[in-house]
Amino acid sequence: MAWIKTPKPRRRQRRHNQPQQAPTHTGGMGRSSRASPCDMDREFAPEIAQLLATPPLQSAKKYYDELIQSKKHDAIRVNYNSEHGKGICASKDFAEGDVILKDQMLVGAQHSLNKIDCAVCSYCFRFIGSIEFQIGRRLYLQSIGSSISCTTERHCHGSDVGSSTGCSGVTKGKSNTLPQEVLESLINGDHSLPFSDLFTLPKVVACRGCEEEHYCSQSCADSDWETYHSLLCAGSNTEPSRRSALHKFVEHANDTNDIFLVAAKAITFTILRYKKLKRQHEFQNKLDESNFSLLMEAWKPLSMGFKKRWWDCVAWTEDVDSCDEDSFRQELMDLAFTSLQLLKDAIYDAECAPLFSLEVYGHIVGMFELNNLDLVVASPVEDYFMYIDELPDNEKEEAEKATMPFLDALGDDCSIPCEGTAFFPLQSCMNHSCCPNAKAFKRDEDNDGHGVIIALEPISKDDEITISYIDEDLPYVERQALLADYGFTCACLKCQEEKLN
Ligand SMILES: C[S@@+](CC[C@H](N)C(=O)[O-])C[C@H]1O[C@@H](n2cnc3c(N)ncnc32)[C@H](O)[C@@H]1O
Repeated sequence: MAWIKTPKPRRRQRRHNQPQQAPTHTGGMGRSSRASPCDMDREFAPEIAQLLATPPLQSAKKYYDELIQSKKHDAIRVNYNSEHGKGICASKDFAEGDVILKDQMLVGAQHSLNKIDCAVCSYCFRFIGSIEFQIGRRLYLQSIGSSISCTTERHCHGSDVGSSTGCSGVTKGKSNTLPQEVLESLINGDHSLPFSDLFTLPKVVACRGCEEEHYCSQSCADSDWETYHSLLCAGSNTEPSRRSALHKFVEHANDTNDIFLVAAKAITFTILRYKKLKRQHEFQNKLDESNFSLLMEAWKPLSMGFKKRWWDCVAWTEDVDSCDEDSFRQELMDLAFTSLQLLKDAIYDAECAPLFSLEVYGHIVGMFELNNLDLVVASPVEDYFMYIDELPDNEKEEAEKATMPFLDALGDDCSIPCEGTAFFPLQSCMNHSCCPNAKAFKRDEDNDGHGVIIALEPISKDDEITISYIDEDLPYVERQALLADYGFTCACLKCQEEKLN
């Protein structure tokens, strides 16, 4: 296969659930009359109500002011109004193309299937290893791929309930004729490709416990361990019954909806923060604070996100397994309950019991549905092959002798980016407009999992910064149908004009 020269694709981060859906119908939104199968929902009802209550304005203001200050995002501020809730405003003028925000995710994960295609740091999502490692690993996994492809296909069936599973970037188990030894020597660093030294990637740092997670540095490995992974690691140091429970939880998520892996991270994030706060309080001899008030404090970053129950807010498409809307929503609730029970078997912590209620779990997944942005990191393998393609003729001919067999074997897969989904604390405060003045967009230099917001036009100080949650080029009626999933009717200038016509 010849390498076709194409302009580098623009890497737009989409709203998490934006284009994977047909136009939607939202008749049942927000009215959950389903009885919960979860005993914890009843046992901890008052605590759950406190965890899920909208935080008081003063507390939200303080949280966002501190966040903006600590991350040095002083070009923006969080605003509040009775109509749209929180929103983001400019604290200075922006020119078209300016970066408004590089937001560090609170929780996020690479899609399970995408892990076959792209080896990235499990904490910051930078590509790791080397160009040779990325190519060799992917082709190796493809060559042993029939078992993988059986699993991958299962994920992409239309019968999957929920919209949160990403199906793009899927290795198709395509066979290649490259000898295993060649692929192994690429992976092991024994075989170098021309000019790959111009595309160096961070060395792979292994997780201290398991073989599943890898990092770009010891500092990312430590941060992941302290923030989420120490409770989710199924390595040999983990107690066998917990390890087996973790495997079951992950398998269920991979077979149904990998958004549960992100929900598990939200829970471990809170538990680990709670334990840290408790240690600090004990160290300072502040023993008057109750465990629950420490849990509330640990939960605060997640408490700020706009939430509804997953089975109430997820988009309903009439083609879902030909069931009716009520049974579809019941199916989502049952699915979340099964996932939660598996997670509980693995990491239950009695001091944080309300976090293991279905009500909280459902709201966490629902928060992702309403707020998450696609996690996208462009592949350096694509950049590498483009570089080779653009070499002067004599150098290109020589280089292609070494690279072409791999490019032929990879085909279009060489441009698959790292893909996943993430909740970003500040970007998630941005309201929608069908004529937005900003967009989530990854530039060439944005090679990690931050959410990047760019100005689409000049923005003046104090203007609200808006992004589009949907494809704003769709006709008015389709736009409003999609936005109904977010529980509002858009009244932006474009909608007002088109409504009149
Ligand atoms: C990602 S959050 C945006 C931040 C949100 N305003 C808050 O208070 O947290 C999405 C939710 O904000 C509200 N929203 C966003 N854009 C809106 C708009 N143009 N008009 C009305 N409500 C909007 C809707 O409730 C929507 O589900």
